[in-house]
Amino acid sequence: MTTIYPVVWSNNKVLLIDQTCLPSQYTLVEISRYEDMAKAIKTMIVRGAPAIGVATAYGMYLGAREINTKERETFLKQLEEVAEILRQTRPTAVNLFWAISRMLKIAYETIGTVEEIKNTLLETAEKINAEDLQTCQDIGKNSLQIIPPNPDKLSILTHCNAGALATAGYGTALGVIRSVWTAGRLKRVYADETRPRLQGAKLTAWECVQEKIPVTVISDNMAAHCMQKGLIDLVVVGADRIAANGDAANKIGTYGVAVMAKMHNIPFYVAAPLSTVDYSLKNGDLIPIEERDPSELYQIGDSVIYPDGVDYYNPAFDVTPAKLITGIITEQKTVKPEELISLKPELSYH
Ligand SMILES: CSC[C@H]1O[C@H](OP(=O)(O)O)[C@H](O)[C@@H]1O
Repeated sequence: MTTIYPVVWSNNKVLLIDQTCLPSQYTLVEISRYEDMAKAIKTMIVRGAPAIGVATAYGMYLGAREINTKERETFLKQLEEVAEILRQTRPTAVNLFWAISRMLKIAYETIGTVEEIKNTLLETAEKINAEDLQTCQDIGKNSLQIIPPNPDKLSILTHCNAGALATAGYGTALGVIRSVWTAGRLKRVYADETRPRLQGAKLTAWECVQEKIPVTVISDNMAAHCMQKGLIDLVVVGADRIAANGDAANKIGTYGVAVMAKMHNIPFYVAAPLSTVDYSLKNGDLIPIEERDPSELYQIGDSVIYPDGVDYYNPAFDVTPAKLITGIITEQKTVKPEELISLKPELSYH
C-alpha cells in the first residue's frame, strides 16, 4: 500500500513533497503562511487537482490563523481576502475552488468565537485530506468492476500524473493502476512522459518504481504507435475539472490520447472524485484552461531548445469530450458520462 502523502499537517505547519524536485530529490517543504501555500500551488510544488484542493484547505486555515482580531465580521472579511489570493493561483483544477467554498461555508456556519472558527477550519482541512485518501481507495476498488474478466493481465496507458502525488495519497488514475496491480491483473504501465512538465516521466514513473510496478515510459508521440501495435489494453487518466455532461479537462495531450484510443477501440476511462465534477458547467467548453509560462516549453533544465523569434502557446490542459470517454470511475461507482448527473451530490461546493 502506498505511503506517499504529498500534503501533511505536522507540528503546526504543512509539509509538502516538493514535486518539482522529483525524481532526483525527495524534499519536504514546510509551509506556515497562506501566501507561501499560494506560491507552492502556483509553482507546482504541490499539483494535481485533489492535492491542490487539500493544500488549499490548509492554506485557508493558515490564512485564518494569521488574522489577528476577535471580531467575527472582521475575521470573516479578512478570510475572504485569503480566499481571493488562493483563487488566483490556478484556474482549472476545480478542487481548489471546491475547497475554498467548503472552508468558507464552515467558517460562516460556525457559531462561536473567532478562535473556535479557526479550530473548526483546521479540523475541516484535516477531514478533507482524510476523505480524499479514502475516496481514491474507493475509486481503485470500484475500478476492479470494469476490468475485463479474462485472466490476461492488462497493459494500461496513463497520461501525466494522477497518482498519490496528485491527491491526498493513493491516486485516482494511478489508484486504479495500484488496485489492478494488487489484484494481480496488471502486466505493465505505459506512462506518457507528458510534455512540457513531464509529470509522467518524473512522477508517475517514480511512483511505479517505488512500488515495483512494471512501467515503461514513452514519449507522448509514441502512444499512437503503441496502440497500433496492440500493446495497450486500456487507458485511464485523471481529471482537473469535469463538466456536468461528462466532458473532462485534464493535462494537455489527454484529448489526443482519447482520440487515438477511440480509433483503436481501446477503453478510455477517467478516474476522478466527485469533488472534481463541476455541475455548474453544462459542458467542457466552459472550463477555464490555464496557460502557463512559455519557459516550460522552450527550456529543459538549463538548456533552451527553441530558437529566438518563435511564438509560444502553452495551455496546461485540454478537454476530452464525453463521447470519447468509456466511463468515469468515481468513489461511488463507474458511470457513463451521460449518467454523471445521477451522482450529483445534494450539497455542492462549486
Ligand atoms: C488526480 S488529478 C491530477 C491531474 O492534475 C494534473 O495537472 P497538474 O500536474 O498541472 O496539476 C494532470 O492534469 C492530472 O491528470
